[in-house]
Amino acid sequence: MTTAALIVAAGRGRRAGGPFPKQWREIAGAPVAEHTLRAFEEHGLIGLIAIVLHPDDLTGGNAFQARGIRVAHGGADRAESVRNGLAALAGQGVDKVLIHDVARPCVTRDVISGVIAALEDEPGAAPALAVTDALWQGANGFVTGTQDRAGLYRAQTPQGFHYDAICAAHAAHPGGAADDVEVARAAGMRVAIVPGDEDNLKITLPGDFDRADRILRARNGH
Ligand SMILES: Nc1ccn([C@@H]2O[C@H](COP(=O)(O)OP(=O)(O)OP(=O)(O)O)[C@@H](O)[C@H]2O)c(=O)n1
Ligand SMILES: C[C@](O)(CO)[C@H](O)COP(=O)(O)O
Repeated sequence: MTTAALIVAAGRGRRAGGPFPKQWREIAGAPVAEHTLRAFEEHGLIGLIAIVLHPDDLTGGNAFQARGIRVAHGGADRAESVRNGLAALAGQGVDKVLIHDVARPCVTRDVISGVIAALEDEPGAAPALAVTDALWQGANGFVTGTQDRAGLYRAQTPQGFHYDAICAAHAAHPGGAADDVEVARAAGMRVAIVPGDEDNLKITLPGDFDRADRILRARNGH
């Protein structure tokens, strides 16, 4: 049986700005998507990779296919892109799948390993970091209240699942989920929390490119 990685890369990166989507912008000597793919290609326990591309980006799909990566068409939202990617993995002997944002190029080997290890015992597992800062509510530039931080986590990807179970969960979900953990839980699946990493940021806003660039250059000794 095979553990697959499903990289969702069909977003437009509107919050990050720039002339083209954030996954194609270069940091630390390569496009964001390339760093993300390499993290999974170089992990010895990942047997198959699929990437989901926006229809405007599909011409770039041939180069991915040439290196053995399956290519799926992006959907109108993240969940639809995930469903298309899961379908592209059907019939390939996949029993576990790690669903990862292309916009998290600094994912570490340890985070990937932690998710895979937890899937030996649980149907779902995902990395997260406990919230350590105090939390406030605010309005119009002033603090209006405080929020208990106990038991709160910052979610990351890759979010890993037993393949058949997450396919069924996505097929049954009405839509609007923030991530695949929400979809899985709606279907009654248990999802274990495994250690995330501060470096596993999602490039979301313009300033995130520099931070990811610094992390990757430091890791590669530049
Ligand atoms: N229709 C969509 C929307 C998002 N994604 C992917 O889901 C992840 C979610 O991260 P996010 O920061 O929300 O990405 P974008 O949708 O690209 O960003 P924005 O919301 O700023 O436009 C990204 O890897 C993105 O490429 C996708 O595959 N298909
Ligand atoms: C899947 C995710 O990365 C978990 O942190 C996140 O939900 C992606 O989308 P968002 O729009 O930035 O919340």
